Formats: sequence, C-alpha cells, structure tokens
Amino acid sequence: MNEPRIASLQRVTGETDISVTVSLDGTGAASVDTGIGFFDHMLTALAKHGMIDLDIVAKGDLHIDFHHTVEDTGIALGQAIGRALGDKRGVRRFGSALVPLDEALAEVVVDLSGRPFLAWSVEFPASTVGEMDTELFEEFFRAFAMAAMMTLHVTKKTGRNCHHIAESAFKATARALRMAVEYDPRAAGAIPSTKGIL
Ligand SMILES: O=P(O)(O)OC[C@@H](O)[C@@H](O)c1cnc[nH]1
Repeated sequence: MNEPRIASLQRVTGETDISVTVSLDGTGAASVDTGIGFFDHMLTALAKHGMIDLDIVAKGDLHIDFHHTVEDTGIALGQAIGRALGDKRGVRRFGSALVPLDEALAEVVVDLSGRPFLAWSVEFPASTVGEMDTELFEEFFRAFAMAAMMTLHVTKKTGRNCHHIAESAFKATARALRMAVEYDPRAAGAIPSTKGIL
C-alpha cells in the first residue's frame, strides 16, 4: 500500500490513437489534447478536482465526428485508472459529491465495485456545447465507467446552461472519484469488500 499509483497506456484502433498517463496521488496537474476544446476543458477539470495528474493525447477521426475520440478517450482513461488502482487494497471504495456551477447542480456517486455500471440521469436543454454534441457526454461516462470497472451514478439535480451542466458533472465525478480512491486510514490495508476482492 502507498506505492505510487501511476499507470500509462496507449490504445490504438483504426479510428483513434490515445495515450494516457494517470497518477492517482497527484496534485491535479493536467496536460490534455484531444483536439476537442470543450472536452479538454472538462478533462482538465476532472484532473484538477480529482487531484489526479492526467496526461492525455488523443488523435482521432474528427473529420467523421467526435464520437470515436470521446468514447475511446473514456475507455483509455478508465483502463488507466483501473490499472493504477490495482487490487484497491485500503481505499475508501465509495465516493460521492454534489457540485454546483452557478445554477447547475450535479450529484455523482462512485463505487469501485468491479461491477461496471453507469446510471445516467442528465438531460441537456441543447444538443451542442462548444463544438461538442451533448449526447457524447453519456458515451464518455459509460465508456469510462465500464473500462474502470466502477459503478457510476451521474445525476443532474438542476441546470439550464449546457456548459454549466456538463462542467458540474465532471467536477462532481472528480470529487467523488477522489474520495473513492483515497486510502481509508481505518482500513488497515484491507480490501473493502466482504467477499475479499473488488
Ligand atoms: O472552477 P471555477 O468554477 O472557479 O473556474 C472554472 C469556471 O470558471 C469556468 O470553467 C466556467 C465558468 N462558467 C462556466 N465555466
């Protein structure tokens, strides 16, 4: 326990080429280049508020649309976080956060369960924000949760501005994840599951 939880990987398909490095015990330093400005802004917020150092370079078939790049970034990031977590010995496992951005309020609950699941309850009043289709946020979070083998509930409590709604969801995910991956001082290095593995 308390070994540096760092993971790097590269995921290459016929559609995307994505390199990710994560450090779960970082300061929230981020270097993100996906070719999609708003997405970079969201991933930078995820790093900052999750206190996860994040280095992402994603090259994708953006001439088609942003779908493959957004989804595959979720897969690669989720895989890297899952790899950095290892056996999850001594972690809190559960995390939750309510985070506003102006009129928007998002609630996120994370369980590092090993059972991948996304419960998405976020409606956007418009179909785009920046140059991104708002429907892609669900694709990102689903891919991320599946690849990280976590249970993830993302709920919009309220909100009207799409930028605010999206950013509150990413920030709440960051804070919930930060709580879940942190070491529990009372866990004494135990696996936080009655079945002995996660
Ligand atoms: O974390 P802060 O909200 O202090 O800063 C980021 C935020 O100001 C900026 O991303 C934003 C403000 N309104 C929409 N987005």
